[in-house]
Amino acid sequence: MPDSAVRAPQLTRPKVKICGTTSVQDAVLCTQAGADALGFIFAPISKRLVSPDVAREASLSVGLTVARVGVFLGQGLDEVLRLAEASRMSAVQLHGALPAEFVETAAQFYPVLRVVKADELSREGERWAADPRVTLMVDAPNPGGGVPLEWEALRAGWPAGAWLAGGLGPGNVREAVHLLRPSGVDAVSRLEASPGVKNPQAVKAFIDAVQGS
Ligand SMILES: O=C(O)c1ccccc1N[C@@H]1O[C@H](COP(=O)(O)O)[C@@H](O)[C@H]1O
Repeated sequence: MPDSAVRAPQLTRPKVKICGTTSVQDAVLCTQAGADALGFIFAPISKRLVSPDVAREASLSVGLTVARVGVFLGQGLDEVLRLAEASRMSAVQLHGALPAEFVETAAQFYPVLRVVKADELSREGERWAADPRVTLMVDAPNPGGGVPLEWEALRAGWPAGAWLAGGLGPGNVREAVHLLRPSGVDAVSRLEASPGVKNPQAVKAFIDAVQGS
């Protein structure tokens, strides 16, 4: 099957989400570097865990055009909605095994970035393909670990509109974008000076690489 028959080509450059924001300073830095979205991680297991107060101040410091995405793993729906509202998020990113009703209800309050593993892509792609409130993102089984996925193996079943995460950085994002044409890319590990603290040069190089892809 010709490649073009598998999916509509991604004609515009992918959106860029920089995740793991833990300070107003880094939120402003990533925004000024050209990020389309910032991730604020509320998953308790994360070494990039941010408080709602800091996330709220950062959210209100980046202006109108940057999405602020609250990242959740292992938390109940009430906690997701409470934290997203308290921190003035504009979208929620949901990890983990969740019933469709959880995602459906969250999507009644916020646009949802639904994170799936590579082997869930086909099923979840079919489930949410017709719902504009839910965007799929493929990530590694252990998010935040800086481990790239097998991009070539993902090509055949890549759903139009899906985003890509997992081990992306300035040195490999162009190749990933060329192979999969994702609608968005998301990264954290390879853009840090230390967990939760951004490396400004790496952030700028990553965004430049995507914009030049
Ligand atoms: O980064 C974390 O600590 C984290 C914890 C819990 C859920 C998601 C987390 N990060 C997400 O992981 C990917 C990218 O990670 P990497 O670039 O491979 O290190 C991204 O979606 C983050 O939102």
